[in-house]
Amino acid sequence: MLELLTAKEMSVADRLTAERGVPGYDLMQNAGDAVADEVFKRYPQAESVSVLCGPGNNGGDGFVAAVALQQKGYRVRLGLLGSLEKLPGDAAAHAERWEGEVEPLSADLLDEADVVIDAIFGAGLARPIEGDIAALIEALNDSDIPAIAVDVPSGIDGTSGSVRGIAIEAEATVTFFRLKPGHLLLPGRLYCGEITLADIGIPDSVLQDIAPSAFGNEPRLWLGDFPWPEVGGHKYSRGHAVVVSGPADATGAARLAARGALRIGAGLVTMASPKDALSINASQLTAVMVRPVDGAKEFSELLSDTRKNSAVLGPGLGVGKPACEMVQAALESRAAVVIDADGLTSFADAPDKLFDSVQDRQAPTVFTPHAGEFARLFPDLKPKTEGEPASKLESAREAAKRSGAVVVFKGPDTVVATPDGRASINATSSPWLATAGTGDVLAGMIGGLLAQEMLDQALPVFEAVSAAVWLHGEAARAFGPGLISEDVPEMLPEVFRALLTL
Ligand SMILES: NC(=O)C1=CN([C@@H]2O[C@H](COP(=O)(O)OP(=O)(O)OC[C@H]3O[C@@H](n4cnc5c(N)ncnc54)[C@H](O)[C@@H]3O)[C@@H](O)[C@H]2O)[C@@H](O)CC1
Ligand SMILES: [K+]
Repeated sequence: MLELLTAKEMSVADRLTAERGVPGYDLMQNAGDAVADEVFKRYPQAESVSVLCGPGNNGGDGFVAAVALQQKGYRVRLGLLGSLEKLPGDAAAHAERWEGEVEPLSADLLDEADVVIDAIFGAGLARPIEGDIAALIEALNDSDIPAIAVDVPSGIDGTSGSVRGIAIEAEATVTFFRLKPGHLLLPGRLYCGEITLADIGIPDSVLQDIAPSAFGNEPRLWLGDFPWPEVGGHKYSRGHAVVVSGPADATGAARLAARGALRIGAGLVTMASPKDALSINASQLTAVMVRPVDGAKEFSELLSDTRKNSAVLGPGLGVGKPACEMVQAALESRAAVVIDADGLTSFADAPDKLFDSVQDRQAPTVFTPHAGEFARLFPDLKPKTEGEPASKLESAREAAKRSGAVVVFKGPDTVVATPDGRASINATSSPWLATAGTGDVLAGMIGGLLAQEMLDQALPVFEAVSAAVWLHGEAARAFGPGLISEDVPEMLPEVFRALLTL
């Protein structure tokens, strides 16, 4: 259930299902019935339902729901955009079974409606919504009437999650077979309300042909291979992460990262600290070891001990040439490397130089940019908000391909993308994560998990990075209000305990 399907992949699923002998007419019946069930489940006391139907198959699902709800005893009104004659085949066939009046699609349908079904546009949304339909959607959003969206809220691009013109703010969305990226990406996710996934008769076997490459980031994606400590293990069998500290006036970020690395299970964590910051770091750290390291040459020497199999740098590092040299030193080592914050920004003027060094590597490299850092490294890939929908998912994939790194494009909908096109979208998050230092903790957590992964490649890099992202979001969610970055690593034991019971 983790696969996410684009509109194109969904239409392939449709075709493959037809080839296996299940007619589209039946799929539409099941889809519309699932929508009617959702209305019945949520609003058993409602009396009148208005169904807003568009000119395509999304509207066809609306006709099915209208028939089903009328049979359940609701007073149902139905409005159609366009004419009955122009409906596509399956939708036209189902429309024939609707015996009530077909009204024009207008705000009139909102009068006295207790519930509205949004079957205007689904996967076939092809351009921004304008004119009368935009006005209708605005009136619906301004009203208190709950809307149940069919497949996606009309106006949301299911593949990119962007709003095309205007979109319906749904109370709930019923989608079919698999989620679409736009259900998890922002702003789409915010319009969907609660999402129900309905089985409409598409067999799972179609996925073998489609080979989807985007996934919802859930424990099932990586839990089976998670590197739980073993009874016979010892600290050296759990990897050794190195975190680079900034100068004396900027050491906190690296300590947050080090704490994240330790709590996610790295056997050893060493802080590579400039000598002028050594005593500050030493006085604040206990389980994390501190080693004096000034400049790229000394850093290379430290990493020449290949037991130190993961390096995290960027938090508090400072922007400039010395930071670039430190990053280059890490990339020349055999360790897994996580580059965050200043480590990325330092290459804003010469991103290709960074990418060239990454492309040559055998060990994993991970970039963890937030939107600002992403735009500095990949200015042409910044997701657009107007016009053609560019998606954060596609931007992250393109960035991974160009750079050769696993790209963690952070935000409330963090995307992890690999150069070969695999990607996950994370929906566990918390608004409280928007606070100083949480990104540093994430970089450390990724480094800490990669240190373990490097020893026992059970958990491949894509899964390991996705796991760290999920654990980070879940730790914040579990802590809840008042979270500060220091709390994130400290919540990991509780999150792990819950995972162990799954
Ligand atoms: N693919 C599948 O396996 C299934 C699909 N079903 C439904 O079919 C839907 C997709 O149907 P369609 O491909 O017919 O697409 P839609 O019904 O989403 O919309 C296509 C129609 O809307 C028009 N349109 C698009 N954007 C517009 C805009 N901004 N302003 C005005 N008109 C616009 C198009 O010209 C076309 O007539 C899904 O979302 C789902 O609800 C279900 O019936 C079940 C099975
Ligand atoms: K819809």
